[in-house]
Amino acid sequence: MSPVIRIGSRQSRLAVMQAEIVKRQIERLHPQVKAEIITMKTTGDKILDRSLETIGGKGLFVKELDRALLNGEIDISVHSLKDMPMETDERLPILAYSKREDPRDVLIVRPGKTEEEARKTGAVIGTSSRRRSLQLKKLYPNCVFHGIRGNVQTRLSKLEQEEYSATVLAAAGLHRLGMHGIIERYFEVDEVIPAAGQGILAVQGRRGEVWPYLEGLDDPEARTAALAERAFVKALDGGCTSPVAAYAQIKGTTLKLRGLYYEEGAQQYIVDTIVGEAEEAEALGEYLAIKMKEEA
Ligand SMILES: NCc1[nH]cc(CCC(=O)O)c1CC(=O)O
Repeated sequence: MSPVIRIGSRQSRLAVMQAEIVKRQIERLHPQVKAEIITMKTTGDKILDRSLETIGGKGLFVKELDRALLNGEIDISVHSLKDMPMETDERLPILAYSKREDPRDVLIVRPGKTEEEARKTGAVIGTSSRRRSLQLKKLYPNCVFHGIRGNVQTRLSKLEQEEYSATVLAAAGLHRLGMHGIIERYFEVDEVIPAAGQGILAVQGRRGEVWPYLEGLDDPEARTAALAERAFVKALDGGCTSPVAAYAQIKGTTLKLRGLYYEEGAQQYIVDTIVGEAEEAEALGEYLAIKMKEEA
């Protein structure tokens, strides 16, 4: 008898591609196992005319899948780690972190345009992420920033139909969709610090269940980076609407974490870096957050 693993995913093309990456890995590592993908629409996918902050934040992308896990309708769920709230349901731990895709943000310009045209005075860059717009203002001081929501496909069609000259997306998503070709520019990780977890997939499951088919799936380097970045964000605020960014690089046993913290009072952000033992990933994240709050 070959066990069938049910993988829950959001319905967007990117989400399904990501679930398929995990499905293929499981089937390659454990050839006796069959995996099937079950998709569902989440509240975050249904409401597109309001900003995420006003409708309840990142949790809206995981709530329905969490419920399906708890009900036993699915066995695991796959999420972009960057879309997962810092506080996850205690009964539903992250069991594995995928090897990290390119963590950088990228610029996509209106078809037929160049970066030069897209950055002209008054040009509109579409992004709903304050993490992105705050950092991009330094690179494109003459542009204005307007919100744009929806999945990757929706945003790209808005770019063609509406008055945006460019938009900014995660390289990881575009790479997974095979859309390298539309990328106009990659921002280095210190030009635009990525969101915590960007480029990493999280495999979530029920606490206490042992899943032999998940063996070999976890990437220790991605896990370590994820722990440092998410500990930083968690220690910075409970509020979750302030812009934050965190990116950890691991070399051997050393971890370097760069964090961005926005001071609501001063209306500006600060960036700082910490270097330490990779084994201490979470403590380093917390320490950097405390240090930056004191500096602010
Ligand atoms: N918020 C949507 C989202 N969540 C994860 C990714 C990209 C994939 C990843 O970061 O792993 C994207 C699209 C984007 O920001 O361009």
